[in-house]
Amino acid sequence: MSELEVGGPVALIGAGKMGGALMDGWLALGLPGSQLIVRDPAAPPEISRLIVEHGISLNPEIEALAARRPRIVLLAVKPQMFADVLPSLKPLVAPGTIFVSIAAGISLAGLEALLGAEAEIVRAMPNTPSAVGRGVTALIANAHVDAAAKTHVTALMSAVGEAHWLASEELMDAVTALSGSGPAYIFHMVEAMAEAGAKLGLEPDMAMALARATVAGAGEMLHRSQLPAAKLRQNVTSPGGTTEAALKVLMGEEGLARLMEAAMTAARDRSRELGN
Ligand SMILES: NC(=O)C1=CN([C@@H]2O[C@H](COP(=O)(O)OP(=O)(O)OC[C@H]3O[C@@H](n4cnc5c(N)ncnc54)[C@H](OP(=O)(O)O)[C@@H]3O)[C@@H](O)[C@H]2O)C=CC1
Ligand SMILES: O=C(O)[C@@H]1CCC=N1
Repeated sequence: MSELEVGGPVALIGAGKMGGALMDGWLALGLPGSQLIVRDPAAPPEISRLIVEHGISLNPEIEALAARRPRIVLLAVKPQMFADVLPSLKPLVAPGTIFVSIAAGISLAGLEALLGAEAEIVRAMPNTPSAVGRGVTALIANAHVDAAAKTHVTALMSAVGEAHWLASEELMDAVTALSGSGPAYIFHMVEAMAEAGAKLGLEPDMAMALARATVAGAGEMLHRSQLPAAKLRQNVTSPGGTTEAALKVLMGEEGLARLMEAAMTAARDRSRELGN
């Protein structure tokens, strides 16, 4: 990834779990550290290491940051902090600077209220696999974001995975429930599989190793194969065999589909609440 593809420096406001995952992914894919600027009063140790290693500018004064004319300012603090943090970033509002908020719940209108109605703003919902170049991000822009700006935001986010522009902002809460939070559901599935394996008599470490490898392998098949998930599932399911016995439980009336719908509805509702 070069400066040209993103159109200028990228300022990251908040280098925690998600901001750090994005930064990790961008650096691994070749964004030069000289093109990144980070503001975070206490970045986690692993991120601080990357900042030093890549010579990234850390916590410049707001005027010095404005003078760098960042092309993209990526807002990655907790949604609950936006009202405190965003007004201090107003000196960065300028034609050609795009604010990309990854906060769950906070609407474009809410962001405009904090940054000013003239600000160029994109809402994005990435996920943590961005750290390994396998993220997926959904995007929606306000009226000030032109085609060139969308191209630059797409370049930045698709550098760490897939990027999809949404037709309507309303969909962002559902996206957050699915792909934003989704990696956690899969990691929990690994925990649940390992725990069940241990209850069936495996050593806990062995159960965890098998569970991790199984989910990682299945994920890689989903990534590489054009086959629908249902077909990949059927390919494991020998008639009258063990998988069929398990799926009778998982796919039963009280099974995973119902549980997933309830879980994702709770996430969608929480995303809505965070915006209020
Ligand atoms: N985690 C995820 O998988 C995803 C998160 N998001 C969104 O990303 C955002 C960040 O979430 P997450 O990374 O999990 O949270 P974290 O708390 O890990 O990251 C936020 C970071 O911002 C720092 N920070 C606090 N105050 C400031 C400030 N004034 N200026 C700059 N940085 C500051 C925090 O420091 P300190 O810890 O010292 O307060 C922390 O390092 C949220 O809005 C969330 O909705 C979106 C998609 C996925
Ligand atoms: O849990 C959260 O609120 C954030 C948003 C999506 C993933 N993590």
